[in-house]
Amino acid sequence: MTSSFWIGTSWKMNNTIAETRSYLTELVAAPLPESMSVFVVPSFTALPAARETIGDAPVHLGAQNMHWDEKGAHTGEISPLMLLECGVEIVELGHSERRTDQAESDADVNAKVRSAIAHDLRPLVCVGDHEEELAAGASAETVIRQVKLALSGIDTSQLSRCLIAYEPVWAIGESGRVASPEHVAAVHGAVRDLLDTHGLAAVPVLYGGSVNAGNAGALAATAGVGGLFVGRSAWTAGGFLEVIAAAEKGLAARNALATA
Ligand SMILES: O=C(COP(=O)(O)O)[C@@H](O)CO
Repeated sequence: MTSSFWIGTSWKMNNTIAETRSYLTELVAAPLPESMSVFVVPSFTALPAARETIGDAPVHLGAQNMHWDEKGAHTGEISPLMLLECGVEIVELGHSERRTDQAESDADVNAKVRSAIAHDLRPLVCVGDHEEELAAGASAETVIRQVKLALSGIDTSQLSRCLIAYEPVWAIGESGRVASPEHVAAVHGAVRDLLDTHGLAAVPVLYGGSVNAGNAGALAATAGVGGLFVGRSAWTAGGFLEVIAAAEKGLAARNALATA
């Protein structure tokens, strides 16, 4: 089932096949909220085990990257056909760790988004500002530029299955600090305006970066936030379920306010 608020976790380079089975066994046994589309993004090697363990449960499966070509001399890369063969639905593209560690460019991300769409995968495009851009008050324009470049040249009629994740680089990881709801509202508002004026109101903008059970409620309650993308706090099933429960409360409060 697909709901409009997305909540997911990338495990980055964590969890073996055995750990993946055990995590997902616990996750699918829990009552997951119908108001949310839950997704997990394990490592490549664990994808078949993840697919098998998820079975018919309402958990979407994603991969952490892919090459745009279907096959070829690209040592160490994974193709869209390989992901489809593993039963993957979502593909995470342009994470800041890949932009930094693998020098992935906006043009690379655009090629991957095009390929993902051509292969009926759901691209999850990650964008984010650096500390200097935050300090210069240029967060929104940086992120808008990345979104425009990632989606450049693609007909909007093909983008309805796309997900965008705003992940400030300064908010990600052990040394990161979560963005304030005010900052998130401002950047998400700017991205929402861009998407909405192009007929992409159905494309959710997720927030990612130091999300945990303590702040997920406030973030989910923030205007313009269409989902949460969680790292460290969701690397155990119990941790993820706590974040989901907190986000569910925040989302309910937001919906109650909207209908009051
Ligand atoms: O990188 C992400 C956030 O990581 P945190 O550990 O939550 O800061 C995001 O892409 C989810 O993996």
